[in-house]
Amino acid sequence: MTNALISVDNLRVGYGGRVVLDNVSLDIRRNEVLCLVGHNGAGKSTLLNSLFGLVSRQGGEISIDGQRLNHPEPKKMAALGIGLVPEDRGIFPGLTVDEIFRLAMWATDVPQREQSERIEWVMSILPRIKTFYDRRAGTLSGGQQQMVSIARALLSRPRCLLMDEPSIGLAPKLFQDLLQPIRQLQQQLALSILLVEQNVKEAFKVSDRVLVMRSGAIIHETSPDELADNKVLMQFY
Ligand SMILES: Nc1ncnc2c1ncn2[C@@H]1O[C@H](COP(=O)(O)OP(=O)(O)OP(=O)(O)O)[C@@H](O)[C@H]1O
Repeated sequence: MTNALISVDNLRVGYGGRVVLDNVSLDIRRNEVLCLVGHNGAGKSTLLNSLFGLVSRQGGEISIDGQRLNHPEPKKMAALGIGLVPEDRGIFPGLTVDEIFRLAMWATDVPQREQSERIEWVMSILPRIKTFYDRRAGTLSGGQQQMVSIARALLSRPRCLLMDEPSIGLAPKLFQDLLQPIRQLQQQLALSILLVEQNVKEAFKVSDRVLVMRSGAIIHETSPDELADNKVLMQFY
């Protein structure tokens, strides 16, 4: 059996007439952190969003557990075990953490009787959320909001998290403090994570493999060690 949880073959995605991803192929393996790096506008967010069914593809295949998906769309992807932590965190500032969690479970058809148990499970993984659980998201710090966004993705009990630039808006120290628990969580739950990150130095510390994207194509696959030298990394940008 292949170790790929998600396989992408010759994916083609565009906006209007403009092609943004052209013939992109990759595997996200079970139980790994796969870091995706590349210049601004390379197409990283577009790839994550198309994997979650938010952007439709013009060609190519996406498979999970070797099964081709005909029409990936967010509810189906959540049911298949894929969670998205979007770039803007995607949380409504006027809602409390509890309301954000309930809304997410309603949107992904988690039965009412299971909801409290799922929230308790997520709180056992990210216990700091208890200290601001009844607050409106707009009053939380960037780090707290990021934690809520990750927790919300976990509510669907994913096997794979797609994380889009979790460092955005966070002080470097705060981002470092967030990454280690993410790595622990990944190992504890044997999750796969596709991590898009500009703060490569920190991201590489928690990654198993790296893909470099340039202008809508994957141009290199390597280990984080190879790209630890900034001069080597810059060759690919
Ligand atoms: N909704 C959209 N409509 C039209 N064009 C878009 C849309 N979203 C992204 N693009 C364009 O697609 C290209 C790839 O953008 P994308 O956000 O996927 O890149 P990225 O690698 O994630 O960049 P960044 O690191 O800046 O987030 C860019 O040229 C961008 O302007």
